[in-house]
Amino acid sequence: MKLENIRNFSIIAHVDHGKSTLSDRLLEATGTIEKRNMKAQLLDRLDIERERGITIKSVPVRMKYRAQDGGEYIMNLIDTPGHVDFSYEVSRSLAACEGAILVVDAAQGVEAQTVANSYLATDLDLELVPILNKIDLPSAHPEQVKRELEEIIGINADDAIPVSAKTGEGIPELLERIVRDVPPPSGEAGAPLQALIFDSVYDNYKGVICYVRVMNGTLEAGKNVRFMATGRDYQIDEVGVFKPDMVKVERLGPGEVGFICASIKTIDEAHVGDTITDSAKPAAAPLAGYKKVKPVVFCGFYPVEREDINQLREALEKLQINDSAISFEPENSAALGFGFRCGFLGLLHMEIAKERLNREFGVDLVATAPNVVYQIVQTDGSIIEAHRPSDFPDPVRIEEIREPYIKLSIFMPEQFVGAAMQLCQDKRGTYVAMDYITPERVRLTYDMPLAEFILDFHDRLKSCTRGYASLDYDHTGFRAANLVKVDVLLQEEPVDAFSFICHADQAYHRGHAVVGKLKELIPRQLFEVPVQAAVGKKVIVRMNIKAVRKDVLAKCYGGDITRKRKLLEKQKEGKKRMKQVGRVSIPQEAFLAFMDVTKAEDK
Ligand SMILES: Nc1nc2c(ncn2[C@@H]2O[C@H](COP(=O)(O)OP(=O)(O)OP(=O)(O)O)[C@@H](O)[C@H]2O)c(=O)[nH]1
Repeated sequence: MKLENIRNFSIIAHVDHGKSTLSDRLLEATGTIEKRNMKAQLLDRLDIERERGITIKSVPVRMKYRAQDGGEYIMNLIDTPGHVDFSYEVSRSLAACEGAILVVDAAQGVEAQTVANSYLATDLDLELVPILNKIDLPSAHPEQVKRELEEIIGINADDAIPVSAKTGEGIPELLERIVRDVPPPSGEAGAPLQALIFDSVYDNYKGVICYVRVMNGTLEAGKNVRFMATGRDYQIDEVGVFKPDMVKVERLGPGEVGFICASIKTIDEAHVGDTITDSAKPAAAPLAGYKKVKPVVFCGFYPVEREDINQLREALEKLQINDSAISFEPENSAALGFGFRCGFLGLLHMEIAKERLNREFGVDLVATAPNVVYQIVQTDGSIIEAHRPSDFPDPVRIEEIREPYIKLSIFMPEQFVGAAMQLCQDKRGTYVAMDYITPERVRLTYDMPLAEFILDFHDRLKSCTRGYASLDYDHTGFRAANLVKVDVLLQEEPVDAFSFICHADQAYHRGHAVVGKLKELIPRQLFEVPVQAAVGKKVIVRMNIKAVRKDVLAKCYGGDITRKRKLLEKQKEGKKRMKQVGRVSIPQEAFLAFMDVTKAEDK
């Protein structure tokens, strides 16, 4: 296939603006999928994607299109996710393309991810083809949305195509526009091989399957290739393309998108972003890879049944192959047994991983409350990273604690600005700016600690703006803050799973909530159990779980007072002894409820 007849593009949009529906229409219009085999959102492969109506993994697909100029074109479409947690998937897919269709819902207008994703695309020098979707809706106001595109994103939206991904209106124009506006790839078949790995999945039979975009040279079965990051060589078993099912082809030339299998066993051998080259004639340098994503939210995953720990490990290993942004390492909790500390890109990412582990791998698990990574400067000048409260050193050795910050942009109708500002203040946010996108819509910018954001910011924003706000954020590094570790003690013994980190001003409030909840949930014992919250050695909250008292006087009919007193004294002695040896058993619900308490603070 000649390079002039190839178009590689992606579709970018804010969540729910209609990317997946638009991809379905393109597949239909190009005859890639026959109408009778079509099911909605064909490219959303995972069950969770269909149910939640969101795209998580990018799926590439190859289409054939005969244009009005008579030429036959190969179009490689790479669908991308819209949620902010998955923006790393977006930039990977974009690196394999020359153009991007920017979908904007003509009824809703430009939203936070419309802006963020357009910037990702323009940073990579992609040609943007703007379209106004959902023009079948009576509430669509395409002219105003065009103005928003011009003012906020700064692109010329005069010829933005009005489309309805639902009815198919405007799809023929869009296909022609892709041929006209998206530049064909460049590259040379004779040059040393350079192919970019933009994604990978694990298959039980074939091992790791790498999704690739060939920049120069050709890939074919039997060829010996080198993965430049690891320096390891493999022989290619199979090359193919996505139609959207995987179909074997003889070779992939420059500009083409497809997959290769080479009996690769683990994901560590095939980094996403790595360059594949010819072992015999290697390229001088690898292609620019992606920026490595770093997990920012951590939580513990523990199997509900302790003996399922190996099953959980295997499931995590497989999931990581499919989603390399997840990290995990073993950890041990006195309360929950053996488990794993896992790192994610955000809360949605964490929830999805938990659900996939359960559905795809059948693992039942308990997740501990999520927390962010803290940087701790110790008195000796050294800096450590704490991924969990138990990584915190003794307070006397701490010079300074730094927490991660984000810059948050919120798009919303003007009437909700007051409520949103109040929420940002409550969440320790610092006001940065407010600008009007249109006379009715506003963009609000705040700096905010990530820890506050991950708790429940999104839910609360949704409820205080009745679902009309959209948001996006960028990590802006670490800042020192007056943070403390709050320990929870049962019978004067700290229980690791209950420790948490918070701002010093909130320590009493949150400590009180947790201790109160535990007091309710832990069943009474034969002896009195103090429940305390402490910062370092200082106890800030104390409540007692009263003992169940056996009525030792029940059998004592009559008798004088000294006899009764003696019995009571004896009981007291017994309890004292019991208190030293007795252990408080903590019911599982207490752990789960604890997570809710740390979430539902300050309401
Ligand atoms: N009326 C109308 N509804 C549409 C149109 N395009 C998409 N929708 C609906 O809008 C909703 C969201 O569409 P999706 O295609 O799932 O959106 P998406 O952008 O892929 O969403 P994510 O995968 O979560 O990023 C669905 O309920 C679609 O049926 C359109 O042209 N007209």
